[in-house]
Amino acid sequence: MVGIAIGTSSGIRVSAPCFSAPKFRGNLPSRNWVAGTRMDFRRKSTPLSCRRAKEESTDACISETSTDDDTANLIKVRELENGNLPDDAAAKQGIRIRRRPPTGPPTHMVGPFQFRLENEGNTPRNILEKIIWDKDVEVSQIKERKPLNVVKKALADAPPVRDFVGALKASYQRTGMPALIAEVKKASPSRGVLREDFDPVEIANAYEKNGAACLSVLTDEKHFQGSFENLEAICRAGVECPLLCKEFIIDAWQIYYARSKGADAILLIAAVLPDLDIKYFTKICRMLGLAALVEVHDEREMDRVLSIDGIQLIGINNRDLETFEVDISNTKRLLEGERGEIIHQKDIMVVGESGLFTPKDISYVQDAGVKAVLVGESLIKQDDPGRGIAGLFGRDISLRV
Ligand SMILES: O=C(O)c1ccccc1NCC(=O)[C@H](O)[C@H](O)COP(=O)(O)O
Repeated sequence: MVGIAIGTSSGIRVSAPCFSAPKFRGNLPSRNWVAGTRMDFRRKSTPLSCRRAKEESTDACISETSTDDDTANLIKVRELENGNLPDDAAAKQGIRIRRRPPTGPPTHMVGPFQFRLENEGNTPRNILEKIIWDKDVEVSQIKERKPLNVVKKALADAPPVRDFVGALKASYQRTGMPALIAEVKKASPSRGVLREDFDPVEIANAYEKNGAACLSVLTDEKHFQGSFENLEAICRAGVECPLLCKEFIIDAWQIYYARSKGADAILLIAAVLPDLDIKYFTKICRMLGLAALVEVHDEREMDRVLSIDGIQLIGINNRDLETFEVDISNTKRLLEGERGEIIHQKDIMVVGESGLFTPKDISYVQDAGVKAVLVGESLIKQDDPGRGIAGLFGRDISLRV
C-alpha cells in the first residue's frame, strides 16, 4: 500500500490511503489506474487484428501503408510479446533504466483534487533515468498537439534522406582515418554549458568545411539546450553532411518526427530500449530510409545488439550515462575477441563515442577497430570548432590522402 496526500488545487491537503500502486501514462489517471494494473486493461482491449498480427509475427505488421491504428496495435503486440509490462521485460535484459516512475508522476490532478505520492519510487535513480522520465512526459504532451498522422503528412515536405552510413564509409576510405561525426552540442548534464556563443548553423558549416563526414545534432532541450529548430535550421541551410538526430528515443513517434525535421539517422540507446524496441524502431528506420546508430556501453548491451539482425552501425559510448565516468578503453574492451570477430563477419561499422580529445585518442580507438568517431566537447569548446578538427586528428582531414 502506498500513502498519498490529497489536496485541492487551492492548496488544502488531506491524507488518504491508496489501494494499489497506480500505473498510468499521460497527464490524467486512466481507467486502468482505478481498475488495477495497466496490463489487465490492455489484455482485455487487445483487438483481433493485433492478436492475428502476433500470430503472424510483428514484422508483418509494418509496411509503407501502415495506419496509425496499426502502429498502436504493434506497440500493444510488442508489450504482449514481452509477456508483461515493458519495464519487466527490460529488467530481464539487464536494463536498469525504468521507462517512467513506477508509481506515476509525483503530482497529478483528479478533478479538483491534487494528489502527491509520498514514496521513494518516483525519484529517478540517475541522470539517464531522469532524462528518460522527462522525455516520456514531453513526448506524450507533444503527441497530443502533433499526432502521428499529422507528422506523417509532414514527411512529404522533408528534404530527401541522405546516406549516413555511406558518408561514413566514403570518408574512411578517403582519409584512412575514422570518419568524423561532429556533434553540435551546446551543453550537457555532465559538463554544463560548453559554449556560450552558440550558432548551430555556423558551427555545422565549419565542421563540414573541415572534413566532418556527418553531424550529430542534439535536440533535447531540457538537459542539452538543443532543439529540433537547430536540426531543421542546419538541414535547411544546405549543409551536405548527413544529420544524426541526437535524441532519447523511446517512442516510434519520435522517429517520424525526427525525419520530418530533416534527420538522416537516429540514435537508439540499448541501456534504455529492450530488444523488441530496437527491432521495431530499426524496422521503422529502414522503412523511412534512416540509419540507426545503436549505442552500447557494456558487454551485455553489445551482446544483445549483436544478436539482432540487420544492425549496420553500433556506437560504443565511452561515457557511462548513469555515472558520467568516461574511459576510452571501454571501446577497446568491447571490441576484443569474439565480439570483434562477429562485428567483422557482420560487416558492422563501429563508432567510438565520447571523451576523444587528442590524435593519440583517435589512434587508440582506430587501433581498437572503430571506423568512425563521434566527438562533441573537444571540438565545440575550441575558439574555432572547425579548425579544432585538424587538431584532434593531427592533420587536415578535409584533404585527400
Ligand atoms: O554528455 C553527457 O553529459 C551525457 C549525459 C547523459 C546522457 C548522454 C550524454 N551525452 C551524450 C553523448 O554520449 C555525447 O554527447 C557524445 O558521445 C559526444 O561526447 P563528448 O565528445 O565527450 O562530448
